[in-house]
Amino acid sequence: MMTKQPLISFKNVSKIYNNGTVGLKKVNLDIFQGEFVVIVGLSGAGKSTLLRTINKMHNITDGDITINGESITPLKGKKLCKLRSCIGMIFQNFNLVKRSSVLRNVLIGRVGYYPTWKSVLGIFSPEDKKKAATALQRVNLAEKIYARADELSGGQQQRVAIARVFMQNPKIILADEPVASLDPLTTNAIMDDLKNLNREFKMTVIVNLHSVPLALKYADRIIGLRAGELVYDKTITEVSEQDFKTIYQEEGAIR
Ligand SMILES: Nc1ncnc2c1ncn2[C@@H]1O[C@H](COP(=O)(O)OP(=O)(O)OP(=O)(O)O)[C@@H](O)[C@H]1O
Repeated sequence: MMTKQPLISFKNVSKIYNNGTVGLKKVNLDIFQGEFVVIVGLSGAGKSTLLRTINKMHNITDGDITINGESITPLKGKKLCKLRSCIGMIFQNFNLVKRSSVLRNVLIGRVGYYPTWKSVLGIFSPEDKKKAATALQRVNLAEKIYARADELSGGQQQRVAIARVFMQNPKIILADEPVASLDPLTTNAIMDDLKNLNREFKMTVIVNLHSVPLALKYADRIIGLRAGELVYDKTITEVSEQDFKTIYQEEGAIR
């Protein structure tokens, strides 16, 4: 039988920051297309670091990461841009252009599809404007299309960020604590939006979360990090709540 090729593969990946802090320690991990993976772990365990090595916002110091079998480690310039155009990112602080309209923020998702001069001048096609309106409908924000981004609540801003990622049409979505600052109702709306992109369009989603109940509710697979090491990796059907004690044990604590 042929084995499926992973979409993203970490091979013995370590990341040591310039100041000597260990971000990741010999991580081996395969992620497959269409998975909804949640990464959990204590603060400082390396969750953001792991996520950000996938689009090379952070460079690794040892090992290799491949996407579709191809090493991303040497990518630079145009090839790096191409990699980044197929990876969407959702941040805890939303990362919108605050003084721009919601529409313009969503259109930014299309920038990778335009020649640089057009995107610098902000020239977008009528088709893309229509698509942006549809993207905003998906996240229930159609009526805010002309509002300024900084007039929106946190939850609404995160939904704009999701509409922007939808416009980008990426293969992979990295979400770095997307709901950390949101109330429970908004949290579920944002997580549902991510799950819908995963289910409808088979986008591979990797999310860092602090909440175990949320991880249990949304993940297909849960990965746990502790002090830069991968200490847990189970599909949702194998997970038991007892497991989380291992992940959340402080380093050096008595086992
Ligand atoms: N730019 C940096 N320079 C030096 N050390 C860093 C840098 N970024 C992160 N670290 C360190 O690397 C380790 C892993 O950090 P990381 O942000 O990946 O953890 P995390 O699990 O995402 O934490 P949190 O849940 O608090 O966001 C921590 O010890 C952190 O202090």
